This record gives sequence, C-alpha cells and structure tokens, in this order.
Amino acid sequence: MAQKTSISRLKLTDFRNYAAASLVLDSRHVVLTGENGAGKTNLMEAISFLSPGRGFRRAVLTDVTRVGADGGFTIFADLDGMEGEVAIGTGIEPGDGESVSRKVRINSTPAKSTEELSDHLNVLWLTPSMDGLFTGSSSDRRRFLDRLVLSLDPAHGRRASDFERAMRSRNRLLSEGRFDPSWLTGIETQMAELGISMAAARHEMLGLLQSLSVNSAETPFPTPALTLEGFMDGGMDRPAADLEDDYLEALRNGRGRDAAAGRTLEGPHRVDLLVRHHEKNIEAARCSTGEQKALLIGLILAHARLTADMTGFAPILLLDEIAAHLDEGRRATLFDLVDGLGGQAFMTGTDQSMFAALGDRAQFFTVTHGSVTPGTV
Ligand SMILES: Nc1ncnc2c1ncn2[C@@H]1O[C@H](COP(=O)(O)OP(=O)(O)OP(=O)(O)O)[C@@H](O)[C@H]1O
Repeated sequence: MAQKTSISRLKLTDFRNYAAASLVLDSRHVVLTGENGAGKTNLMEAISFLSPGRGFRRAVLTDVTRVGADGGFTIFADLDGMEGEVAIGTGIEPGDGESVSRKVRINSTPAKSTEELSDHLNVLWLTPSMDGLFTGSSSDRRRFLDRLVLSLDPAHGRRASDFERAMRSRNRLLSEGRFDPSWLTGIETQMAELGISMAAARHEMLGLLQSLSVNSAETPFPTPALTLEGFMDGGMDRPAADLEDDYLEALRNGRGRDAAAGRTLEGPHRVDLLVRHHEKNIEAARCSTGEQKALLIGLILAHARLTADMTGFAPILLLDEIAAHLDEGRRATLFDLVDGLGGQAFMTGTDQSMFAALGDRAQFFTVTHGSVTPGTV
C-alpha cells in the first residue's frame, strides 16, 4: 500500500475571493460545501498551485490576486510529503508585472523553479472544465497527457519546454530564410533527442496505465483504452537512436515545407491522445455525456493508482464537483475507490448530504463568501 501524502495546514492571503483564510486539517479526505460562487473551487485551485505550472485553471497569475488587493497573493501549506514534513510557500509579490512567474519557497528556502514541488507531492485533479476533454481540442488532450506523464517523470516538463524553445528557434530561422545547414542541424539534433524522449515517456506512461485497466469492467468508472496518434505512430518499440535518426531526417527533409507553412509540421507537439471506451469499443467522443464523465473519472483514478504504485506515495486528489451528476450508488462506489487509493482527496459540492457515504472518512468544511469554517451549516 502506498504511503499517504497529506496537507495539514493551508493559509491563503489575497488569493481570489479570499482576503485571508486558514484551514487546519487532519489526514482524512476534505469535503468543501457551500453555495455557488462561495469560493470552493478557488480553494482547490490554491492546492493545485502546490504543483508545477499555473494551477488547474491555467490562470494568468495577476488575475489570481484578489480584486482590490495591492498586487500579490500567497499560499502557505504544511504537509506530510514524499520527503517527510515540509512547509511550502508560493505566490507573487506586489509590483510583479504582467509577465510575472510565481515564486516558491520550500522550508523557507527559495526554489529554483516550481518543478521542485514535484519532489514533495503529486497533485492530480478532475474539474468540470475537463468535461469536454474528449470532444475538445487536441492541444487540451496533449496538455492533459503531459500532466499525466509529469507526475511519474518530473523531467518531462523541462524536456517539453526545451523542445518548444528549440522548435521556435528553428521556425524563426526558416521563416527568415536563413537555411544555414550547420546551425539548423544543431537545432534539429536537439529537437530529435528531446522529441523522442518526450514521445518515449508518453508511450511508457500509457503502457503502464493500460496494464492497470484489467479490473475496469467491474466498476462504473472504466479505464478507457488510450493510444497516441500523430508522431512515430506504432513505431516506438525501436531503439531510441534509430527513432532520433528518423526524426532528424524528417526535419531535414521538411525544411522547405515547414518554411512555407511557417511552423514545424512534424513532431511530438502534434500528437493527439485517442481515447476509446474499451468495453463498448467506440471513441470516447461518441459516448454519452455521462459515459464520458465515467471514463474521465476512470482515467484519473487509474492514473492516481499508477502514480501511487510508481512513487510509493498516493497523490493528493482534487475532485471538483465530482458528486454532482452521479446517483447515490455510483457516488458511494466512487468514494470507496478514492478512499482505496490511500491518499487525501479534496471534494467540493453544493450539498453536504451528497457526501454522506464518506462518513467519518472525511472532514467537512463550509465555504461562504471567501471564508471557510470547519463543520457544516
Ligand atoms: N481575483 C479575484 N478576486 C476576487 N474574487 C475573485 C477573483 N477571482 C475569482 N473571484 C470570485 O471568486 C468567487 C468564487 O469562485 P469559485 O469558483 O471558487 O466558486 P465555487 O464556490 O466553486 O462556486 P460554484 O459552486 O458555482 O462552482 C466567484 O464569485 C469569483 O468571481
């Protein structure tokens, strides 16, 4: 059984609709209930800032600061993490401009980047804005895929941003008509190395996820079948050096075409994640709304289980409005599955009675207009 990571204290200042808020938690699950617009999702978003990136809303950081405050916000958390007890602080400071990046302190020491947060905890989420994942844009699915990979392989984020940077340099050279072969080859060699290792990490993560899906038919939340399309399709079993050579050659041969298109037409940045309902054998995009939600829940649960197996620590789960469209039986099953992961999950809803099946496996808080109090009203 994986060990637990859990948050024991959370303190927000000038974050969204919270001027100041403080929660003291035990290691059980956390249920936040309150009216629409009270600040439940905002609290979950604050927790998502304890992982690399811009949180689950992918927010512009200056929008996160409370309207009316003087420009900065802070989030402090004490947690029992993967390297023991740790205090994490993050936020932006007053006066930070539009292109601000958020600062992170770990046990009061400034972190080099937000990626250091991955050493201490994994935070996974499911929010209503992900409901359209299967029918929406391939870039959303790619981002989703990369977050899945990131929780198992923290170096994936750095590889992806280095690849992007190299690709932008290549695009610029090509668009300016500067076909300097040695310069281009240098950049393309870097793209090939990074691109193939990105593809390999994605491929490996999907393989591991699929190997976990054996029990899927027994729950209302089946793990979907997942495949990648658009780059090195079906060819990832060959040695990495061969794949890199192939991609390098494709880039070299594609210079004229890419110059005309104004972008690089082949690479890991063009991959799409194809999702199918395994048992019904149809694409997720053609499943009903309820079936799509069940597949998404199945996918997040399988990923949480995989993260727990691979790291030895159950991730923190943020499940926003998870209970809203499930009947009583499915809700109870979901809570048992979430609890069975062995981690701490945060769940929101408008009605506390929807979480009754959790019993004393959870602690309850009421959220009202930017304040949060223990217990229920
Ligand atoms: N930077 C900000 N400053 C002040 N208020 C903000 C800021 N950003 C968002 N808000 C407000 O925070 C409020 C609470 O939003 P939140 O999404 O947390 O609600 P919720 O409790 O999850 O509601 P629902 O049940 O409708 O999803 C909203 O009214 C929103 O306008």
